[in-house]
Amino acid sequence: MPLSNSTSAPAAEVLLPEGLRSESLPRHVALVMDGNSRWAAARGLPPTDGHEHGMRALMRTVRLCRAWGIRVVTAFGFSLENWNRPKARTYNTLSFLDRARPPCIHAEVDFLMALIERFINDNLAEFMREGTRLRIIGDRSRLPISVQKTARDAEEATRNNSRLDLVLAISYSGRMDIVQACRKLAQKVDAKLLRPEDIDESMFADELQTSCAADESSSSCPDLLIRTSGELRLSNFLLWQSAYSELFFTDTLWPDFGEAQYLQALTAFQSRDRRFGARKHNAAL
Ligand SMILES: CC(C)=CCC/C(C)=C/CC/C(C)=C/COP(=O)(O)OP(=O)(O)O
Repeated sequence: MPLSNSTSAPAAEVLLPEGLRSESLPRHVALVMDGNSRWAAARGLPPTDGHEHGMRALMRTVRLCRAWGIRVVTAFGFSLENWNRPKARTYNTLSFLDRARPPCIHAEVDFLMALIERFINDNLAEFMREGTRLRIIGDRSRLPISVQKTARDAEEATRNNSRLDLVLAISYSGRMDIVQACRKLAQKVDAKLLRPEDIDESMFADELQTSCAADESSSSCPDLLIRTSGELRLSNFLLWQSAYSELFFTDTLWPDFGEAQYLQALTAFQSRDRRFGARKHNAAL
């Protein structure tokens, strides 16, 4: 079975759109893919259709990351809080009858779980061919068993791929990630493997789930965090990791996010002056 022999894709030529400078591109981009339901509602469709189109937008963005030489993309696919969405939502099916759709009851959470599984299965061959390593972060114990297995198998199959790290945050909460990192360090202290005074930021970051995407050439901290749909908040995504991320908010709803919007975000990023709290040497006081 060819998928099990994971190989890294040969270095691909990076063709950047005019105006982007390769030396100051973000290495790690984080995505809050918001606005799927509003996109669907504006078209008289159920939220599930918005998520379906959102999945296509995610794959478009993954391909652009590879084409432009971005090393890591972390996408918020399902938050821990999203479990509180109604498991089954009933929609007025009458509006669908004229479009020859069968009346149905959509279970949004179940649909999203199935969509995540389909996303992985449908794109695994491309991940292998194009050197994409898949990682899942979040509380995977709450995922349906079949999603857990699909995710685990895909992580295993793609683990040696090295062109792009695609990190899907599923059943993820930034606060929970911090809490679980604290627990791990506390256990080490309890077992006398560590003294509290030895704990520093780097040790802490190593215990966060995002450390899976960090290596010598890329950081688990996104350089650029993009949120679509006009909402101006982090919504419990990458709280520790976004301390010095450049934030880019756009009114575009996620399913409409494409090359033009990504280019806009990257151009804005390249115009930012990243100081990380320090003052530039010769900056005027
Ligand atoms: C990982 C993966 C395969 C994802 C593909 C589908 C996708 C983009 C899912 C994001 C899920 C989500 C809750 C989005 C927010 O839209 P919303 O329903 O909150 O929209 P609203 O803000 O308009 O209500």
